[in-house]
Amino acid sequence: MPDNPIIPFIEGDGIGVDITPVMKDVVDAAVAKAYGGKRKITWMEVYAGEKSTRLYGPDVWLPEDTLAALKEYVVSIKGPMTTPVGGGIRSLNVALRQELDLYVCLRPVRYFTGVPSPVKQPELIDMVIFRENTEDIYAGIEWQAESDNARKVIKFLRDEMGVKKIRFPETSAIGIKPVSREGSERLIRKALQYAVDNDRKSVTLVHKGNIMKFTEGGFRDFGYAIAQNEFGAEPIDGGPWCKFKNPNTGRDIVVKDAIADAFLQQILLRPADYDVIATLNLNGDYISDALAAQVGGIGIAPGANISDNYAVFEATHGTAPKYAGLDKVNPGSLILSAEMMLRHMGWLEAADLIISSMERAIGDKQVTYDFARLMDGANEVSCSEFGRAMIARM
Ligand SMILES: NC(=O)C1=CN([C@@H]2O[C@H](COP(=O)(O)OP(=O)(O)OC[C@H]3O[C@@H](n4cnc5c(N)ncnc54)[C@H](OP(=O)(O)O)[C@@H]3O)[C@@H](O)[C@H]2O)C=CC1
Ligand SMILES: O=C(O)CCC(=O)C(=O)O
Ligand SMILES: [Mg+2]
Repeated sequence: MPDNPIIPFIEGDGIGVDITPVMKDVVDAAVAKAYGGKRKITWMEVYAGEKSTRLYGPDVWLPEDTLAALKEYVVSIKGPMTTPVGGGIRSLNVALRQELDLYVCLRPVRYFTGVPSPVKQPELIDMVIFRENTEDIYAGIEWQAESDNARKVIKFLRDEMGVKKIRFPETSAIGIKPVSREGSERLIRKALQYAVDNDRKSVTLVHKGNIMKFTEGGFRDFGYAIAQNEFGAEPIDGGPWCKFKNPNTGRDIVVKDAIADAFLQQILLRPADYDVIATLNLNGDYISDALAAQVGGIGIAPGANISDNYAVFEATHGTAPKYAGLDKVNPGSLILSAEMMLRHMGWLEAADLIISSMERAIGDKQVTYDFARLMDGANEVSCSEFGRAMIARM
């Protein structure tokens, strides 16, 4: 990583216009404070989503220029982008992950002292979600109800595959859920390696494999196999749970699994039992917002999309359209995504400054509306004021 990298950013739709400039200011301040001018980021705006259609033309949502820049500069950051429900364009966020093969969606969930939480002991929550980011029902292979294509697929399923269980064949939409061994293994391998590198206690494979036996159940089985074949895990009490010694620390890492519905209640009732999580795309989407709520909401939940070559950092939340342009929302999620980016770049001092200044701003109760409405004695500040409150505390 050079001392003066060029980092492409996508501003994002909706509240992107509010949070992205604040994120850049906070990062610039942290880098300046940490390195006294020796290191500096040059930000390069690239376009996707609604802003791209204004610049490149009405149908150009994800220009080739943008994909080329994200590849050329390797590390980048993005704001949220809108996806219409029902019809219209398919998710640009998902398209970006597929185009760059960003197969790990990494979403750490930890508690910051002072953040209002709906649970009694939010400090027990310290989980790192590895969400498979390129396949599953998110692959976007589906056909609208009553369309010729849906009818064709249903006919094929009934006539050639012996499928008798489509309850309403005349009016069913059809979606396909591809889950591969390669896709599952590469994601679970990263989760296991993360547990080794970061001295974590366990990796839980979260799935709905009792119902979707070959897709979600397959994910679980691929996970246990890779733990045993590549990390030397041995079954505990006959399996399927297993464990292996962390070669760096000598401590045990337990590999276990949980069925997704039960898992969603366990994370509320017994969060300390869970550590690193490896899961499929849709489960990971649900789990990351549910867990974020337990530590203060998606306004403060960061994330990264990572491949073997590239990394695109992004907030967990969406475009929150009702708040767009109001300078109101919490920029914390994108700022903490940038903190992950700095850590990924090895700029640890600047990353540490972001964490400490956010802790101080929250500790001083200088918080945006989402925290203020749940916090006694809070001073509600705007999105940009929160950024300034952080910078003043670096
Ligand atoms: N990666 C991405 O780019 C993502 C894009 N999206 C897209 O975003 C659009 C809107 O989705 P929607 O389901 O409304 O979800 P959003 O995440 O945009 O917003 C849901 C609610 O979460 C809260 N929230 C979100 N962001 C913040 C923030 N920064 N600070 C404080 N509170 C926040 C608000 O709660 P409250 O109302 O209680 O204040 C908001 O109404 C959709 O088109 C969706 O597809 C969604 C998720 C990820
Ligand atoms: O792409 C979208 O619009 C939604 C994506 C999403 O919810 C997520 O990445 O968590
Ligand atoms: Mg989501």
